[in-house]
Amino acid sequence: MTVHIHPSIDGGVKKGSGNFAGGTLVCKCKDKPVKVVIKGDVAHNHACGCTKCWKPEGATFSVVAVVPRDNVKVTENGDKLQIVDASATIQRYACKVCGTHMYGRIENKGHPFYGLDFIHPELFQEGGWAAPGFAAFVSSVLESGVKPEEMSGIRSRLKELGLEPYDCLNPPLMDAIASHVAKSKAA
Ligand SMILES: N[C@@H](CCC(=O)N[C@@H](CS)C(=O)NCC(=O)O)C(=O)O
Ligand SMILES: [Zn+2]
Ligand SMILES: [Zn+2]
Repeated sequence: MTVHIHPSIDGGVKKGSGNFAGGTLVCKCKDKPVKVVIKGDVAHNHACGCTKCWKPEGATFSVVAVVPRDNVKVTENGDKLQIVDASATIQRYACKVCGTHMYGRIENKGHPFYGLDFIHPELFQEGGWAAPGFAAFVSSVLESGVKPEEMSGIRSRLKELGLEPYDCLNPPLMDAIASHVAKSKAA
C-alpha cells in the first residue's frame, strides 16, 4: 500500500534553491484569493502530523515553516481571514471561504517562538523555498484517524524521504525551547 504523506513531498523532497528571496502565498479560492507576501526564505521547514496544522485534501501531514513576523504582510482580500482558534498558542489565520490557513501567529511575548509566524510554503506561487528537513508530531496522526498498524509504514516512508520522524519537534528546536525556559527561570 502506498503511504501518502503530503502531495508536495510524496514524489520526493525537492531541494530549495538556497537563495529564495520570498514570494506570495495564495489561498485556494478561484475568486478573490487571499494573498500574503513573505519577505525572505523560510526556516525550520518540516512536516507536522498534529491535528491543528492545516493539511491539503488527502494529506496525512502538513508542511509548515517559520518566518519572522515582520516579514509577513497580508496584501489582498485580508477581510476573508479569520482566526481558527483564538485560545490556541498559535493563532492561525484561515480563509473563511476555502479554509486554507495563511499564517499562524504567536501573541504571547514569553513564548520561545514569539516573533516567528508559521506558514505553509506549498502556498507560494513561486518555487525554491528551503525544503522540509524533518517530521514533527508524527504520533499525532493517530488523532486524525490513522490506524496504529499504519505507523511503522509512515515512519519508514518519512525516513526514506529524508525526514527523520519525531513525536514532538526535532532536537535543535526542543533544545531552543528548553534553553528559553531555563533563561526565563533564571531571570
Ligand atoms: N497531539 C496534539 C498536538 C498539538 C500540538 O501541540 N501542536 C504543536 C505543533 S504545531 C503546537 O505547537 N501547537 C501549538 C498550537 O497549536 O497552537 C494534536 O495533534 O492536536
Ligand atoms: Zn480562500
Ligand atoms: Zn502542527
